Amino acid sequence: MEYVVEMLNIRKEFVGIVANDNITLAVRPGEIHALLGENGAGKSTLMNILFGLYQPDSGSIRVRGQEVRIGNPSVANGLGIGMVHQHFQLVHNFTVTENIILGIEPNKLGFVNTSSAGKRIKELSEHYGLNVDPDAKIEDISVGMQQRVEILKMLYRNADVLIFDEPTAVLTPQEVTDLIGIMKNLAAEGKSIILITHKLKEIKAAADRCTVIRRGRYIGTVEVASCSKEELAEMMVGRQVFLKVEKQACSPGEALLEIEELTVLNQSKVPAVKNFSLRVFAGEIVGVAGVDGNGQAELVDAITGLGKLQAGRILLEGRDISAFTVKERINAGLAHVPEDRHKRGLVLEYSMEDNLVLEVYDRAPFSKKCLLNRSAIRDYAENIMQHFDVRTAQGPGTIARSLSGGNQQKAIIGRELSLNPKVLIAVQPTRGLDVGSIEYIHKRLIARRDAGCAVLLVSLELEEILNLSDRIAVITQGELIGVVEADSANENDLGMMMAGCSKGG
Ligand SMILES: Nc1ncnc2c1ncn2[C@@H]1O[C@H](COP(=O)(O)OP(=O)(O)OP(=O)(O)O)[C@@H](O)[C@H]1O
Repeated sequence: MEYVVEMLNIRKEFVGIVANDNITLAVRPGEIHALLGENGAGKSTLMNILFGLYQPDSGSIRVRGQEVRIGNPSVANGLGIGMVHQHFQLVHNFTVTENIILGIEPNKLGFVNTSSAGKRIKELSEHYGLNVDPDAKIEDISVGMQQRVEILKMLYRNADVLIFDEPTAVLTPQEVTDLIGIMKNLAAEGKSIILITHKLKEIKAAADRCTVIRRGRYIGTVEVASCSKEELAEMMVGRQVFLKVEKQACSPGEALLEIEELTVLNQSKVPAVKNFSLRVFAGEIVGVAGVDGNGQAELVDAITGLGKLQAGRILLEGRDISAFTVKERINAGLAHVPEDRHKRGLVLEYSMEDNLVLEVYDRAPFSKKCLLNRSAIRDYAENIMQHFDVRTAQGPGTIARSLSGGNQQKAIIGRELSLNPKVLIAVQPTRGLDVGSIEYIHKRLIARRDAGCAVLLVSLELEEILNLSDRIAVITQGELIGVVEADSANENDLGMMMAGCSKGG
């Protein structure tokens, strides 16, 4: 059998947009097959078709040579196809075993044998090097472990085609390395993996072959070993892409953001940020590097007004904004690209135009005498969407929820930069974006810096921190460990500092 899955000439149209236009994908047994495409290229749609969540308008699917109709995910499971979604589907107060057997038919007596299930889960976990404790509760294990539970769920159901939808977006660098090892183990055992990722480095490290799609169309399938990252990027975007954006040395002006001896408590009333002081000057980008969960979220919440500070002050252009509301901070010149675009970035049920004026709808020309000026709002939204290449089916009237993740992100960045802020807090600004969009967003952030904005960049991607920042502040367990000049920093030194070994001043 040459191919375990063949998706042939698949077409899927949504109102106003052809998401998949005659796409072909053929996956071999035992291979890691990357699926690469720009934001909105149609990757998730194609995988949702394979997993039975959508029906194609035309085209056919063969599994192990047999033509099949995958009407829903249980049909997909029955055919040995499993999927790890970007957002895990686990019950947090259940154990690993309970989660894995959830939804499995009980025996004739109405029982599911949890102890034999636990034994099998342990065996599978050991066999594939997953290291998962079947009795642990989901709420007590790390995100990386939770992902392994999702993998085990598929293995327990005997899946031999495993779809991973951007699996590394939520992982730390070490967890990424571990996951690639796990995927290789699975492939060596004959499992086939379809890997959706924007990260070319990961494709180079993990995949055997790569299928590229662009704007819903099939571009080609290549052997990864014989293709450079630059060639993959060019195939994907259709033009040459610079994986690292050039920037001039910065010339900092006055301090626009001053964080003075800040202490912030987390939800359990424990200090998450401790006596943290940092100044960001006009015309510079300061990156905050740290392992996830070391106080970055609480720091950002305190600056943006989404959370309370316990002690200390925050100054914007010399004004104490510590007691300002979120709205007052925005009016004072603060913009924020939030980490969670669904929870805090967009109102998903609103149209794009309403989302793009969320912070300014009460200003002229968008409202007059309490009435909204719809045409001004639409023009403003159209302009942002055009400048930031936000692709939608129906223009500014499109509901935010229906945009692909990357397009939602570009819209948020466009909205925040269009405020012409004095201080920009950008948290994971390119998460989930393709390389072409990353290049574009990085250029825009640098341009904003050059125009005199003070940018605080919080990112888990060290490569992004190193590429964009002028100075880098390292945070560990809520404390500022040190600040280094980006020119003299490297991933290793930053990693050491993030682990708590002090350097810099
Ligand atoms: N349920 C839907 N209704 C309407 N349009 C949709 C729907 N799902 C996807 N689309 C549109 O189809 C196109 C392809 O989207 P898809 O999510 O498949 O892209 P993607 O390649 O996975 O993107 P990303 O990398 O940004 O996640 C996009 O323009 C998207 O807005």
